[in-house]
Amino acid sequence: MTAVEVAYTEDGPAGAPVVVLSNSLGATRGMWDPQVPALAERYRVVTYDTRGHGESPAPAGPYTLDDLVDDVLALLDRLGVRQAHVAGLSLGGMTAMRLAAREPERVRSLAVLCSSAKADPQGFLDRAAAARAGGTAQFAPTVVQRWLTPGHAAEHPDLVARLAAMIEGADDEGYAACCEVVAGMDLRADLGRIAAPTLVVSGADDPALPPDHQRLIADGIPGADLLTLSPAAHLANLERTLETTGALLGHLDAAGPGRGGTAEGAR
Ligand SMILES: O=C(O)CC1=CCC(=O)O1
Repeated sequence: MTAVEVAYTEDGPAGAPVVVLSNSLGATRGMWDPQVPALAERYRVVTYDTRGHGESPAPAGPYTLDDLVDDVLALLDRLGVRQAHVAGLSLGGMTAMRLAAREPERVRSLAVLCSSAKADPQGFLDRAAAARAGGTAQFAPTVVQRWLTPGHAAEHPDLVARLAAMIEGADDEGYAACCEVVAGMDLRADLGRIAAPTLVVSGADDPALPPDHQRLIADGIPGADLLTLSPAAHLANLERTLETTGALLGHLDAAGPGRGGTAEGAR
């Protein structure tokens, strides 16, 4: 499938090293709001909505994980960025891992949060069918229950409402097609090919993709570091905001600026 022009936001100094942040299934680029201001003090931060989500186009499915990777590469090309730090949570982490394995020259460093190299497909296939039959709004409250620990959700009803609205706002077909990407994805053979310095972040209380998924990723990527945040459910970056931001900044700074320049001829 042809790459789509995803919706994106840029923050930070124009000439700074680029960090691309990729959202989870059902969320939008707004999920990175707690991280963006601090990262943008010294990085050019690019957040974008995965196709089918937020303000991005939602072409008819099926999609493949490589389609989602092609969308990121097309965005980097549009921005004239040859090499970027890439971070993603859950589906965003799957996109980031596949990008790092497929196009190592384009990835200065990799951060994978609350993701998986191989997820149990049935729940995602069921959710895809439900999204097509009755829309995403019907299960938004259930999904958000997995994104935050009960205590954090009780203390932040405004955040719960905002996250549910993100899921409800996703395109039903686009969301379903992304569920099927997760169901069909198997990155286990890719992990050993990833050469970028990698940080893996786990939510200790993540009921969606528990810590054993993150351990498998960290064990498979040469030299990867693993950080477990607690208490934290699936959207650990929203619950442990400062720790996530600090860990990302430490990781990016340690990886160094990489190669800038234009994307011309990089692919
Ligand atoms: O939506 C969920 O339940 C958890 C999830 C799996 C892949 C993803 O991006 O989110």
